[in-house]
Amino acid sequence: MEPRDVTRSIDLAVIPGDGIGREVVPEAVETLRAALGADAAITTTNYPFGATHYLESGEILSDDDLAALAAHDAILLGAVGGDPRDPRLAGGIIERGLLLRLRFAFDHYVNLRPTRVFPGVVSPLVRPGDVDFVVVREGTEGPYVGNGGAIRIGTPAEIATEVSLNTAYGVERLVRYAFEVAERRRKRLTLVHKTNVLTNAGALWTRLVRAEAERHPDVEWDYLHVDAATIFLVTDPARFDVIVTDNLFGDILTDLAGAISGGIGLAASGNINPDGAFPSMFEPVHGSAPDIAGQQKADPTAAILSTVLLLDHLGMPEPARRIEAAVATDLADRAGAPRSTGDVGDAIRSRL
Ligand SMILES: NC(=O)C1=CN([C@@H]2O[C@H](COP(=O)(O)OP(=O)(O)OC[C@H]3O[C@@H](n4cnc5c(N)ncnc54)[C@H](O)[C@@H]3O)[C@@H](O)[C@H]2O)C=CC1
Ligand SMILES: CC(C)CC(=O)C(=O)O
Ligand SMILES: [Mg+2]
Repeated sequence: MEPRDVTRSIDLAVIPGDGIGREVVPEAVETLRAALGADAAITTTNYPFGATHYLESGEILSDDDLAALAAHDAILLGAVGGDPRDPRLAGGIIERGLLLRLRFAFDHYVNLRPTRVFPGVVSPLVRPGDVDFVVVREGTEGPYVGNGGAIRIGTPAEIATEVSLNTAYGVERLVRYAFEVAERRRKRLTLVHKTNVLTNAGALWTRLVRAEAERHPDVEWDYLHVDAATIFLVTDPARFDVIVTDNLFGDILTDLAGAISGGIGLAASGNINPDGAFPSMFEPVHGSAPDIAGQQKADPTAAILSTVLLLDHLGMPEPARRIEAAVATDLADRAGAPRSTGDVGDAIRSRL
């Protein structure tokens, strides 16, 4: 079968998910459609997956669902997960059974999370400087693989383990990707880990970074323990260009990155399958935010910026730049009363 020409038409799977995912995703889809205009067609197929759907139907994500999703060019996801206090959702049944299942099944081994402070955006940092870095987070391994267990559950003698998986295959391909990103940027790469304590995984990551660095003599690299990295993200974020790190550290650091760049509502991400064997999936960094869900308080900018990553991934830079420029202009003018989710979406689209 001939590959589809995604420069003229996009077949997009849309998973709004739960909570504010259902509010921000329609804004992102509408913005994507407006930015493409007459240049390219887009068809969207909505999938209901998420905690709400699970509570209504008992279904999370079947093999048939996976096969249906695999046929699309890309996936746009809002956020999934319900009230963490709901016992029916205990054990991260949705996060594991849906979100991580998608990332693992579609081999999204690169979790790409760019961070920059757009002009005019108020950062909580005293000296934000030139914040413009990208976190290249491993997406299919680490402590997220479900490798662990518990014994004597509910007794004072309970023991629970969560074993982080790090394979040479998985780390090597991620590190290679990160160096390639650094080559296209300011040629500085920081490995973030905890090699002084997590010595087995740390040795593997360090060895593979060092080996890859030899193939990129023009990329300068350094290393930070993750705890120290949190200091520098707040005190000197301009020192970062590309951060390469594991699944858990990358998850935590990118919420912090969102906060320092003006808010988690601005932080976009892509779960990338670089080989193109499976559709990549784009989503805001944030979750379903039950505390503000249903109130039109969520900032849709992160979801809208996730469509920029989506378009770039599909090789459509012109509409990507149009959305990025519209967001930048809107962010520069954001002073005044807080706006609703829909108003922010409208304002960004009016600037396209
Ligand atoms: N990719 C995904 O689907 C993710 C799902 N989750 C799930 O989401 C649920 C809530 O998780 P939390 O830890 O509370 O993280 P969260 O990111 O949903 O919320 C953290 C804080 O940020 C605020 N916030 C988040 N997005 C915002 C936006 N666009 N505009 C304005 N404020 C925003 C929320 O109101 C909240 O105060 C949980 O079930 C969690 O498992 C969490 C992270 C990622
Ligand atoms: C909900 C988790 C599984 C994922 C997460 O927080 C993230 O990818 O940022
Ligand atoms: Mg997270």
